[in-house]
Amino acid sequence: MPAEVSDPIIHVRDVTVQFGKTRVLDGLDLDVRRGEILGFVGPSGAGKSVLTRTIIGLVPKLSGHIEVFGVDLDAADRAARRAVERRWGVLFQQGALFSSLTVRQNIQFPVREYLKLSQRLLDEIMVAKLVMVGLRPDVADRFPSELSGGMIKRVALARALALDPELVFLDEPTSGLDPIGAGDFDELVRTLQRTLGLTVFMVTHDLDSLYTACDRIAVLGDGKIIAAGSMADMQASEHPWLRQYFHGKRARAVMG
Ligand SMILES: Nc1ncnc2c1ncn2[C@@H]1O[C@H](COP(=O)(O)OP(=O)(O)OP(=O)(O)O)[C@@H](O)[C@H]1O
Repeated sequence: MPAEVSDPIIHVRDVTVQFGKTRVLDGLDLDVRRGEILGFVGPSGAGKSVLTRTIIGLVPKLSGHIEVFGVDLDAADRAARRAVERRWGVLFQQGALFSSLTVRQNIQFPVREYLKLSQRLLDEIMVAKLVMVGLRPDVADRFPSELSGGMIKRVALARALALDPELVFLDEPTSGLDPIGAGDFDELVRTLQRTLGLTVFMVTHDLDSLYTACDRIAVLGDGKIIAAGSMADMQASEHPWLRQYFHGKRARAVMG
């Protein structure tokens, strides 16, 4: 069991998720602390996206208990669920913008789902979010196919921030970006976390991101959290996967 954290934003206990006979998460425990950027790593196919989707209620669990903002979403009624959902934003893997909608429509999509606002106000929110992620308002009427990979990630982040969330889930936000683009994106996430007081749950394979952006790292393996702590804790671990990951060739290039 992880050390108890006072006032965790996300509290996961003994969670098991299974698809058919395949058990992906197996009695997993995890706490995410208020205001931190938690980097979530582990081998490909280990279940990082599955855990993310389980926390936000898109994947049913076989057993276990999850609270977000102190609310058990399984026990909550529809109104209470929606109230919690409004407090988080999600950037899914590959950016996942709606390809048939413009940047404006993509960013306004979650706002329309939860709030009834005039088009003028929706446009003001959209422009504010674009500026927040470092994009010019004149991209508003472009379609995703007319954007670079880095711009798509930024628009997806703007959409995740559209409802002024306290918590954001980022699933491999820098995948597919070149190292400079990825570095810029990490810096943006760090700046937003500091200025907006966000809590960030970030699935990543990117050692640079773990090193520069994350306050804490949790590692998934065999359906459980096999390590959680600082980068120094990860580097000191004797676990074979951690040794390979945090001391491999790529790690030496990043961390010197
Ligand atoms: N809806 C589903 N139905 C059946 N199996 C699924 C489903 N979703 C995920 N899985 C399986 O669960 C396992 C974990 O997948 P997941 O995408 O969470 O891995 P991951 O750790 O995020 O991997 P990667 O780092 O490659 O993105 C995989 O074997 C995947 O095939």
